[in-house]
Amino acid sequence: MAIGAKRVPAQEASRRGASSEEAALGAAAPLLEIEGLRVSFLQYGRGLQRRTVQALAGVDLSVGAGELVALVGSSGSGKSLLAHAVMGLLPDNARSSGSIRYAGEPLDGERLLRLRGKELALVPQGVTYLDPLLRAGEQALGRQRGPQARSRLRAVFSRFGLPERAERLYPHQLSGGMARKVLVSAAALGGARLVVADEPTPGMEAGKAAEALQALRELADGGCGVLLLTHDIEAALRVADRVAVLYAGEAVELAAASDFAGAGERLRHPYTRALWQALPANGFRPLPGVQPAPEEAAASCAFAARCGQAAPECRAAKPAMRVWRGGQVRCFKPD
Ligand SMILES: Nc1ncnc2c1ncn2[C@@H]1O[C@H](COP(=O)(O)OP(=O)(O)OP(=O)(O)O)[C@@H](O)[C@H]1O
Ligand code: NI
Repeated sequence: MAIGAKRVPAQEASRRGASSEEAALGAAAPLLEIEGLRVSFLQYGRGLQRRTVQALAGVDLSVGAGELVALVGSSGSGKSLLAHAVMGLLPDNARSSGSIRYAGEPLDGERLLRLRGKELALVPQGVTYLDPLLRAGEQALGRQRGPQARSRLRAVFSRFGLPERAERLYPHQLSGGMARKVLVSAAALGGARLVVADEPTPGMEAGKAAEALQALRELADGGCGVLLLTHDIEAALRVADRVAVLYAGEAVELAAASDFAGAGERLRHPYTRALWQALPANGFRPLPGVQPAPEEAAASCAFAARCGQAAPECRAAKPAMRVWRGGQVRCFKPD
């Protein structure tokens, strides 16, 4: 646990007066609502054969104001695609379906153009998104100029734990953690209400990663809705209110961060429990096998092949996401 890192989940929910039901299901009027999001790619094989590769096969989640929701998925599971789908930045060969709403209205092309970079901010996965020729201060200010903007910059940098000298540094002089904080500062200074952070925690020292995530927690505490995409469940739990778990392109569980405790008794999906029990602090029990590609599991539960509780029905049909014990789960026989 890094200095300054804090665990908020349950306390945070109760401070806002949420019931335990709301703790896992989210606020009544969310800022961001994603329903049945699917993303596929059209690929050309040998002899001009076209095939569709499914990447996201059904993601439902919501993010309320003042809330940090983590979407946890392994590398290649489609986290960056989800970030780009929300921001309207999918590559040309991608097709998406499902519904994405922001502040109660569909997030269509016209609204995206108006809101992106202002109310809607993406903290991209690669710090290469920083302009190599601009000092960190200019970078975070964007087009804002003048003494008032300067003093806001100073306040935001110090809130996120960036030293004053960082304003004058170029991207190559910043550590990975500092660069992340500059990106988060840019979102805060741009007036973001919803921040999607595509978090590259790999390659970052654990303490530094937690520190950068803390800046996102600060944003949520200031009233922003934050969606954090990460493969690092341990880091996510330090800052998240709720956690959505991605498996083979589908959301399989939506839980309050406080459900991740003990031996995982409060968790609902066998995969979520396996993830929890695979952590070094919880016994280091690895889960044998690999995640299938979404199309391999189009007509069954995607987890059936690795699940100790799988029944014949789990291999014959796909379970839908359903409300279960104050959270949501995609399983025929949830715990
Ligand atoms: N332009 C593209 N064309 C075809 N397939 C793509 C394209 N972009 C991404 N994919 C595929 O979509 C899947 C999801 O990729 P994505 O980058 O969203 O994963 P991720 O969860 O962000 O992984 P990581 O944690 O490594 O960043 C991958 O299998 C990837 O190969
Ligand atoms: Ni990614």
